[in-house]
This record gives sequence, structure tokens and C-alpha cells, in this order.
Amino acid sequence: MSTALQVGQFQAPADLQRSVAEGWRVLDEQQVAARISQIDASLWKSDPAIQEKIRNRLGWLTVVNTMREKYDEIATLVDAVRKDGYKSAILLGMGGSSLCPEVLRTTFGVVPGYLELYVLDTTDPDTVHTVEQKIDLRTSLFIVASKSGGTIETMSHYKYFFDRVSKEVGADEAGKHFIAITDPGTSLETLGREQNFRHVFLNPPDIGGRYSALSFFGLVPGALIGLNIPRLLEWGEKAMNASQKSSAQENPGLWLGGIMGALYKQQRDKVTFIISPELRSFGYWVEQLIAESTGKEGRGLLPVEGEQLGTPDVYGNDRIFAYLRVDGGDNSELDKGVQALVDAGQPVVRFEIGDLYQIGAEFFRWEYATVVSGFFLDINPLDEPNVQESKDNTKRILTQYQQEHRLPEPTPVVVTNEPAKIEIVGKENGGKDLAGYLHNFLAQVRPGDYIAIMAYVERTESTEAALQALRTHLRDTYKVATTVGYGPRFLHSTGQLHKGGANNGVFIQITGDVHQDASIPGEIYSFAVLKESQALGDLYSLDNHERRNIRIHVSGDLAKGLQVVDQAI
Ligand SMILES: O=P(O)(O)OC[C@H]1O[C@H](O)[C@H](O)[C@@H](O)[C@@H]1O
Repeated sequence: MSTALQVGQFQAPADLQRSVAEGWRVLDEQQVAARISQIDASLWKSDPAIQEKIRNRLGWLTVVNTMREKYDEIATLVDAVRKDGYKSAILLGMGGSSLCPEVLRTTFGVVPGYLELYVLDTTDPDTVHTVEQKIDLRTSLFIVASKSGGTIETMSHYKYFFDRVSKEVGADEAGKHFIAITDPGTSLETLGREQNFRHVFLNPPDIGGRYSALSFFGLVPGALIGLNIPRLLEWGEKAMNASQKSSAQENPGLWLGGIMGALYKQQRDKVTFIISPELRSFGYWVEQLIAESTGKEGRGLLPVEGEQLGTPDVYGNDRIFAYLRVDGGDNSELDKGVQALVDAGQPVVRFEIGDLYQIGAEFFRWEYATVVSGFFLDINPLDEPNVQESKDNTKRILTQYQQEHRLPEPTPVVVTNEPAKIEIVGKENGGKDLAGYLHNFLAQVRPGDYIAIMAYVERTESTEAALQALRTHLRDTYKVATTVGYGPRFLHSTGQLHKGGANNGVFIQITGDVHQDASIPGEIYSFAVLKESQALGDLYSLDNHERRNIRIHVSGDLAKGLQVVDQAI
């Protein structure tokens, strides 16, 4: 545990090595590390009003220290709920308020005697029911996690489960089953006090969601599943200490940010993650971090996570690869694949992870590298200016629904009934059947583009397998990067880049049937209506930004329908 956090290993052809060396030189010359430590917002923007906002978003640089002091507050809660016989924790939150907890749960599992953790970050009603079926409300603790305190998905989940718990244990007792994590002064803080929540954690307000892993947002759920929080923070501290060094060769985040930024300038704007299975879900979190931080002003780095490693011929010249290699596991296939990429002249950064708790340092490393890359991209990596657009569209659709009691129904351009009912919504392109239409739509894909699959469906094993097969097929056919996001979760992640980044995305929205809807107490709309409003709202946003997009609606068996789509390509 005493060793310092290392920079990684960078392998690339000589010309790219030279670009990166020049990037590191600029970082040195501009004293970027020292200026980050001094919270010098002029690194990113010259407008004083924007600088003020940036200064109020860098609290994560020292949050490790703050959290060490607050550790008792977390430990007290965990002891109390264990003593009271609680068995499950259900995290209600989106984006930066949910992804780190999900990564921690997936990576570490649950220590015996601690609480099982479920992360609910979708408005898909079938998923809400699935989670509800897995838990016993009487021994469940709900974590309402929202920095702003007003996120529609999170508050809808809260309304749903507060009602359920009240019916189960009585309205007076319900508050004991809830805690909140939020900023001071939000409506959620007020609600938590009014409803007698068991506890309200007030997070330092100068930390944005995607930079909040090492704050209450990540640590409270982590502690509930039994993680050794001091050990996680110790790793975070190593990365924080290393970030004080001025030279890229000694400062792991600066080193990495220099590579990402310099290679962006060489048209390598897609950071493709290759991760050992033990740490595989880290991609969920880092995807939001990179996409929301850099995807704006017509620029951006596309994080590509969860894409199957391919042979060199399926990749273009638009990527860099990041290999997170966990020592001790079987990495032989990944090692071989990565070596083939290096041999083919692809740039690869590689990190050795000897201890899974090093994830505490990885959160910091990637946060730091992301803001450094923002310096090269000349953007503000601490805001998310285009996320609001889809939210506004959703709101408009919901208002219309409240007045007319029905949702807009886009007219399909293609309908197929055999062997599955599939409808496509999009612009006429001359294609008359599924295969013809998809062929013409995908004929627009150019080198350097990416294809984003955005699925507003329940995430099940069979759906996941079908989406992955579709994605791999698309990548191998069109030789472009692919992403898969579940809606509305990705709206709080890659959604920013889709609309704010370069116009190099080709978007495929997938929708399916809802099996069992769920009402939201106090609202006229249900979860199914909310989800559909979000899906439509996002399509309108993509249209407004003139992004190439279609919707594919599959009726009936989703996995089977996706196979039919796959075969049509
Ligand atoms: O934590 P909350 O305020 O509920 O926000 C949750 C998420 O919502 C927004 O969409 C932002 O774009 C994300 O960065 C944020 O993490």
C-alpha cells in the first residue's frame, strides 16, 4: 500500500509519440498542474462568469480529505441499519449519482452481513417491478441520491417507493427506510427533513455529479455493501498527492490527460476501453465522465466502453485504446488482442491494477485526466450545457399529455410484420422494407463516425446479448466505433456528447413493449408515459441538432426482434 500511483505505459508509432511529447511539454510550459491545484479556471475559459462556475466545480480535487473527516457519519448509518436488520439498499439516482455505486457493487459484490445493493436508474416500469420483486420493503433502505434534488426520474422513484413503504409499514415509520444524499439547501434536503428520513447526507456543493465518486455519493452506498472505505480513500489520496507533481512523468492524471488531449488533435477522438473482467463495469462510470465533460461546442472525446475487442482490421484511425489490466486474472486473450493493436500501429495506454481498491485512485486519475484533456479541447469540462434540451422536450411532451391524455405517435416509414413486428420511424430514404431502409440509412456512415444504439428497454441478459451482437455486427461491417446506452440512463451520460459534440454520430433508438406499467403517485403520467416522453424528447433534440437518427420499435419478443434487425443489416 505504500507505493505511489504510477503513470501507465504508452505505446504508439513515432509520429503519435512526438505529438504526445509535445502535449506534455505544453502542460509543463503552461504549468497546468500547479494551476489546477490553485483552482485557476483560466485554464479552460476566459469569460469571468464561466470561470466563477468552474471554480465552484473543483471540490473533488480535495474531497478525499473532507470525506476522511466525515467517515464517522457514514459508519454510524451503516451500523444502525445493520443493527435494525436491514437487508437491501436501493439506490434511486441518475448519472453521477448512480454510476459509481453500480461500479462498486459490480466490482466488489457484497460483504456477508452487509446490505445487497440495487441501483435503479431507469424509468422503465418493468425494471421498477423487477427491483420491487427482489426486495422486502420492511428490510429495505432507499437511498435518494441527487445533487440537484430535482431529477425527474429520481423523484418519481421516490414517490413510488415512499408510497409502497408507507402502505407496508405505516406512514409514520416510512421515513426510517429512506436516506438522502444531496447538496445543502435543495428541495430534497427539505423533503428528507419533512418526511423524517433516517439521515440526510449533505455533500460538498462544489462537486458535479460525474466527479462525485469519492464523495458521499459513492462512499455511502459503498459502505452499505461492506467496502473498506478508508482503504478506498487511501488510494484516492495517492492519486491526489501525485496530482501535485508538475511533470507529466510523475503526475498520472496529467500524463494521461496529455495523451488524450494531444491525440484528440490528431483526430483520435474515441477513447476505447479494454478492461479485465474483474473491473469491467468501471466503463459505465468513466463513460459518463468523459462524454459529459468533453462533448460540447462541437468537439469531444467519445468513450467507447463495453465494445468487444476486435482484430486490428475492424478499427479506423480515429481511436486511442485504454487497457485497464487487473493483475492475477486470466488476461491472455486481452493481452494478445492488445499486442495486435500495438503491432498494427494503434496508440495504446495501459494500466496495471494490482489491487481492486486501486479503483479509488482510478476515479481520481480519470477525473484529473479528463479536465486536462478539456484544456486541449478548449472547453469547460465541468458543465453539461446540452443535457437540459432533452429534459425540456420531455417536459413539453408531458405537459401536452396532461392536457390531451395521449402521447404524440410518430408515423412509421417502414413496417414489417414477419418474422417479427418492427416499425421504423425516420426520414424517407427510398428503402421500402426493413433491409432496404436500414441499408440506405447506414450508407451515410463515414470513417470517423460512430454508431450509437440507445435502447429504452429493460436491461436483461437476453436483451444485452442481442444488443451486443448488433453492435459488433455494425462495427465490423462499417468499421466505426459503436456505443450502447440504455434510456433514459444514457441521457445523463453520453447524451451530452450526442447533441453537444461533433456531428459524427449515427443514432439508432430502440423501443419495445412495456409489459406492466407502474403509476407514479401524485402524477397524471405513469412510468411508461414518462419513459416514452423521454425517448421522444431525445429524438426531437437529435433532430434539432440535425443528427442522423432513426427509431426502431420492436413489438413482442425484444431479443428476437433485435435478431431480425441484425439479420437485415
Ligand atoms: O444528481 P442529480 O442532480 O440528480 O443529477 C443526475 C444527473 O443529471 C444530469 O442529467 C446531469 O447531466 C448529470 O451530470 C447528473 O449526474
